[in-house]
Amino acid sequence: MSGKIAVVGAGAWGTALAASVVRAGWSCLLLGRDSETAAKINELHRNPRYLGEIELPETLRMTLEPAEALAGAEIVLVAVPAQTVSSALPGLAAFAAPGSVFVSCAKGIDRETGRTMSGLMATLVGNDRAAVLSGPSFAIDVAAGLPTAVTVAASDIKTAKMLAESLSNPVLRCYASDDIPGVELGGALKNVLAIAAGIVHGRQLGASALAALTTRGFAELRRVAAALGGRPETLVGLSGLGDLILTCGSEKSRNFAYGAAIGRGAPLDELALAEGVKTAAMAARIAREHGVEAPIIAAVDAVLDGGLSVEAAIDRLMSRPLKTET
Ligand SMILES: NC(=O)C1=CN([C@@H]2O[C@H](COP(=O)(O)OP(=O)(O)OC[C@H]3O[C@@H](n4cnc5c(N)ncnc54)[C@H](OP(=O)(O)O)[C@@H]3O)[C@@H](O)[C@H]2O)C=CC1
Ligand SMILES: O=C(CO)COP(=O)(O)O
Repeated sequence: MSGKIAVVGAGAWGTALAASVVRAGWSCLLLGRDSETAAKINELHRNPRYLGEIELPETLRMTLEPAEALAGAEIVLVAVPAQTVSSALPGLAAFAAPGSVFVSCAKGIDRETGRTMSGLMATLVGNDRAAVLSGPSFAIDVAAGLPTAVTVAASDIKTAKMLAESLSNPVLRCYASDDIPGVELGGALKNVLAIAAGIVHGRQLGASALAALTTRGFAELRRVAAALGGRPETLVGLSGLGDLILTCGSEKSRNFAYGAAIGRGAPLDELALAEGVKTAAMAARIAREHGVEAPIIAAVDAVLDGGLSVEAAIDRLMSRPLKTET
């Protein structure tokens, strides 16, 4: 590949994606806001604040200047936390090259507006230039060049295929989809369920309980995403089931780790970004508004809100009326 890709957000995911697109042969400018991180990336080829000692490609550069990052970029990967996308984006759109595609790589639902990430992008650059990348992919794995597969969605399948071809490399396999809601809601909702799984793990409720929670959580993820237009076949793919399996089974997931800390009764203040904390209330509200049964999501929301203890949540989930499974 030749040409330029800009990556917005020099945290764990933005840096990993930038390293990945350089491996795919693109020139890449990473846009961040911290000069110390920029110096480490540009001079030492590392981002110790977010990715430890992982070595980054020497040609990867970071800048603090939006105009420099976005000038001439055909693709803009947006990898800042979901709740900051609405404030970060408007200042960038003006610098974007005409026809460039904005790809949300964040997993969440905007709390201010209730919009999805692609929805926020579409308001600025139009539907045909808004896309989503999501799937089971720990930044640390992608940065280290371990084999990974994700889904890239755009409303036009031709754009999705162009992105999948552009972003794939020998260690990152991108599948194309034209189901934007299915792909992005899978990524947003699994974070809420990863917190629930972490609580089960931290409270030492056992492997059987973890399997039950993950499976019944998946049923909720499918119902809530379907209510917003996500297709069932997408939700059993990488960005739905795939990411749920990854993050409901590993303390490498910050959402799982956050839940585990709640389960153990440990302090939460110092923990890294757990997007599901912000998504839980939105997901519970969407379920209520669409009349979708989502007891696990509602329980996570109530526990995070402080209105329900973990014990009471477990009792509530276990004493629900019996029903047929499907
Ligand atoms: N980490 C992962 O494994 C994966 C993460 N994601 C998703 O990617 C998104 C970003 O996560 P991740 O990179 O891990 O988060 P990190 O906490 O590692 O990094 C967040 C980055 O965003 C920057 N940032 C924060 N607020 C703003 C703002 N208002 N304007 C501009 N930049 C801002 C931070 O800047 P500063 O350093 O200056 O504070 C930092 O560089 C999330 O939605 C997450 O769900 C998706 C797949 C994998
Ligand atoms: O989304 C991720 C992997 O696909 C990262 O998960 P966490 O945000 O829970 O760390």
